[in-house]
Amino acid sequence: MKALGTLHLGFLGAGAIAEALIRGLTTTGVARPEQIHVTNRGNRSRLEELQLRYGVNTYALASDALAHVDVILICTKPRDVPTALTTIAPFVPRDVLYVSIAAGVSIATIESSLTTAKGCLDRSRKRIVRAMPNTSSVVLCSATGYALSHACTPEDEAVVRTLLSAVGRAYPLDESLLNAVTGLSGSGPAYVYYLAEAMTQGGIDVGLDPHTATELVVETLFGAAQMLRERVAPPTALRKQVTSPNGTTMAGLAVLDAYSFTDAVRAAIKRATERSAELGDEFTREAQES
Ligand SMILES: NC(=O)C1=CN([C@@H]2O[C@H](COP(=O)(O)OP(=O)(O)OC[C@H]3O[C@@H](n4cnc5c(N)ncnc54)[C@H](OP(=O)(O)O)[C@@H]3O)[C@@H](O)[C@H]2O)C=CC1
Ligand SMILES: O=C(O)[C@@H]1CCC=N1
Repeated sequence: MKALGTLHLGFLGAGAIAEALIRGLTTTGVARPEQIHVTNRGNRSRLEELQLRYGVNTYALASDALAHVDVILICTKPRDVPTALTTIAPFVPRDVLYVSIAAGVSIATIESSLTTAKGCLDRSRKRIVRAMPNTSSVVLCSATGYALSHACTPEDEAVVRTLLSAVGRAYPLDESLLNAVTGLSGSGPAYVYYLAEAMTQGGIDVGLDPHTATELVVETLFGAAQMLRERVAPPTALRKQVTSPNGTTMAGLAVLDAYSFTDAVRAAIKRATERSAELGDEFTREAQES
């Protein structure tokens, strides 16, 4: 895998997704621990944990962590983004590249938080990437969409692709599609886990013990995902291969249809996409008011 060279990375936020990225970067060798600098709002024991686990540099003060980095990864909750950026704007290096993974927060909101912050004299256009990974980053299998601001260079694109590819597969997209990515693949693992929960319960209902039901469900999902990933055939063809005329699968799918399974899944993705846009609007308003 391609390495990030000599670039230094600053993590603003040290939660679950930040850790997944740090693990991916260090285990794949894309970045060395000494190139990674991590800070958070105040949870010192969490920083010690990350330092012990991955050997990365950790700092109580954002100004110590971020004053000399080349890339800042914004890994706070969406609602904390404007405050976090306003705090760091006065001291971050002028030519830094920002990569935000906060759901719903637009490139315009990030730019405005950085350029209108009190004490910040640098009003130049910022190089900003908005990305949406998912929690499968933990096992280096994220499906990540990302978009670059107009000020980004081809070198920035290469850096970001390398960085995000350390935790899975990354797809460049127009920013207008990032809420859709959030609703589909950002939230997507939860839909699959919900299905796994329901299938396990279904197995228990028909007499299997919980352990056996769990094993069968996990291996079934893994095998089906592997078939899809290897493009053995499109999903519809694969489904038809399982479905014998008048057999068990046909009987099961008819029940899913009776409960409007497809409509429910499509409506869930639509609503999650709308919610991502709503989050963005809320934080844009907050950033403008602060
Ligand atoms: N969960 C998911 O599936 C996905 C989440 N995301 C996005 O990832 C982001 C992070 O989520 P997650 O890792 O679950 O969040 P966590 O709550 O686990 O972590 C948030 C981190 O932000 C830190 N923080 C808050 N405010 C500041 C501040 N002002 N300055 C510095 N650090 C600050 C917190 O520090 P402290 O602990 O000290 O308060 C904490 O380390 C969110 O924006 C989310 O939308 C993206 C893709 C998928
Ligand atoms: O639920 C959320 O808001 C985050 C964003 C994508 C996945 N989890």
